[in-house]
Amino acid sequence: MSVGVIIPAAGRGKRMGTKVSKQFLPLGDKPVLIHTLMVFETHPEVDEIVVVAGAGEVSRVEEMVAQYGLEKISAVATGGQERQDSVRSGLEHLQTEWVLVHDAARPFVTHGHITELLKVVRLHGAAILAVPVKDTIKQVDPAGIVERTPDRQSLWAVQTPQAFRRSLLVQAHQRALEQGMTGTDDAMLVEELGIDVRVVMGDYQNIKLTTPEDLAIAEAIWKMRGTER
Ligand SMILES: Nc1ccn([C@@H]2O[C@H](COP(=O)(O)OP(=O)(O)OP(=O)(O)O)[C@@H](O)[C@H]2O)c(=O)n1
Ligand SMILES: C[C@](O)(CO)[C@H](O)COP(=O)(O)O
Repeated sequence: MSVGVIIPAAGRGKRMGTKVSKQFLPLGDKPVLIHTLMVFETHPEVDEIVVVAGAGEVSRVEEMVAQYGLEKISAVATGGQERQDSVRSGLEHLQTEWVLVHDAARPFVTHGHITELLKVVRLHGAAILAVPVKDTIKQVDPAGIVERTPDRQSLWAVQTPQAFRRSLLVQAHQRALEQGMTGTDDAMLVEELGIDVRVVMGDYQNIKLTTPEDLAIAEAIWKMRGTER
């Protein structure tokens, strides 16, 4: 059954603080976005990819796709104000049975994790990559006072790809739109439907480039991986 991927790449990268949006910054020998796209382009189970670009950046992304010969990319859609809007826009361009949503700003996802996620989503309908948190996490009130310390054993740092049966993801986004609900990931919207979302062990290298120090970390990971990109 067909597998499609939505790559939200329409953010401004405000926390990165660079003039160039972070997905277009160079990482080793090519832009961050191309690293990310090539992982899915080369995965044998991925049939189709939709990239979601910022308004005014669609033709730039189309040119990059052509330059690197990325044949699985069926459309470059226009993103929206929030990440959720961009994912919804991408979803309108995909009719595959299964849909993976993966941040353009996460160039280090591996084929192995994508394969494992696909196995689990085919059994359960919704699955995400995540890793156990390493730090103690505290809930803090607006005055900066600790309210509670959740048990660290139950806390996971969520990553992407997040994988869903397409019909489920469409339903989740439609309901969120109707209810005016904005989630920071797609799984949140599916959880709101009362659907169990399975967690698949990810990789601490699958970082999201977000703030400036992440660029140095990304260069180190890129160098560490050597030829196995
Ligand atoms: N309106 C948006 C916002 C984000 N994204 C994408 O969603 C992914 C994760 O979002 P984030 O890391 O928050 O990216 P930005 O929104 O660009 O970062 P910032 O919040 O610092 O501006 C990124 O690949 C980003 O390009 C998107 O497609 N559309
Ligand atoms: C989807 C995500 O990458 C899971 O950790 C994260 O929620 C994206 O958050 P952002 O603020 O849009 O980067």
